[in-house]
Amino acid sequence: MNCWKIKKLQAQNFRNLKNSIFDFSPGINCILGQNGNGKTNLLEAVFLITNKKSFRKNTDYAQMINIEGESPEIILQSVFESEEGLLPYSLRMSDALEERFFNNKPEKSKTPSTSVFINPFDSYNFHTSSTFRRQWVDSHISLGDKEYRQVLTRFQKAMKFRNSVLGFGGKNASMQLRAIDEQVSEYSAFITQRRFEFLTALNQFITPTFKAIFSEEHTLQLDLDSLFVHWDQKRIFDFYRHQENADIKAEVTQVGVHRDDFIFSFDGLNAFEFCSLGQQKMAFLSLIFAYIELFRYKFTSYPIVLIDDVSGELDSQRWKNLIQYLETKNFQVLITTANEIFGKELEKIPASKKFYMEHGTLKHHG
Ligand SMILES: Nc1ncnc2c1ncn2[C@@H]1O[C@H](COP(=O)(O)OP(=O)(O)OP(=O)(O)O)[C@@H](O)[C@H]1O
Repeated sequence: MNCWKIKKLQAQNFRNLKNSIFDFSPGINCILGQNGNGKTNLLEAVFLITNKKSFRKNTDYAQMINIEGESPEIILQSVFESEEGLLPYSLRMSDALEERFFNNKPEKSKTPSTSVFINPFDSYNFHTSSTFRRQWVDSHISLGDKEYRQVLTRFQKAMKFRNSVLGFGGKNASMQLRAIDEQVSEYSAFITQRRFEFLTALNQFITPTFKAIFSEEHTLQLDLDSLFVHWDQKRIFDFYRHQENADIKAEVTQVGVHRDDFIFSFDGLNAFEFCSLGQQKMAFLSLIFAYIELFRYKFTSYPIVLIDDVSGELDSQRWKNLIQYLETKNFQVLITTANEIFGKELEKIPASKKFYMEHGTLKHHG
């Protein structure tokens, strides 16, 4: 896989971004400016062209189109660059249509690159919510594994149907459940196996990444907490048959991959219970950068790394550690901050490009 980096971007009618042309560096790009000036919107535009969706939850065209804009469509025009040369890539979105073009030719599925978004609140959500952890793991496996994404979608549909049968009951419920459980058990075995393999691979990178960023020796591990680890389809099917009466009584499927959890441990202790907020953030950042290393290992290419104001909870030494780590890496980073002190640290990075934003416009760059 070739490593395509974003070179230029112009957004029209996208949130509050006002047609400025951003000419990015292939290394570190610092997006600076006060609150509410469009820094996160810029990251969202890059994420949208590379990942085909927003990183914001429950967001679609209606939220993204500029509320004051006169034209009823969003246009994101970009140029990507790799050793192969330049590649113009654009996206047009309206209420009814979404079109993508490579070199002015329509393209349905491919994007030139993938990006990973790091949000300031994700660390807290990851440590406190099992639903968030499950979604995080599922979305990060799915980024590089289309089959996983498809099976997960089929599983979710089957589980929804199973729960509606449980809720509705009736005399045919048992027969219907038997048929659904053929599917549910097949998908569950697949999902569990892929999650287990993903975590085994990821765990090789988390502890070394923590050390590489923060120069401290700690052991970090993310483990799958699931009943079905190493179970085959038949065993899962038998389990659901055995579970049937209890599920009918509860009117819901009580056990399954939809309720699996992931335990993040720090020196063998639960990171949420044991670590300070700063350490939780350090652990979470290490997890993400470990994922980025795993991605490179699997696809011989780095994703574009979008980091939205992560400065909170980290002390100045930890910021410096993070900045130094980014400097040693060969990936493209877009990092934002409204924090003036952190901004000053970012401005010191010699090989980085700085973009100063005001009211959705690029005021100047350096
Ligand atoms: N559809 C839209 N049309 C016009 N403006 C929008 C739209 N959606 C959001 N905005 C505006 O975008 C601004 C927020 O931009 P953004 O989140 O990128 O700010 P930011 O620079 O990252 O701020 P912070 O430093 O506080 O995170 C808000 O002022 C909001 O009103």
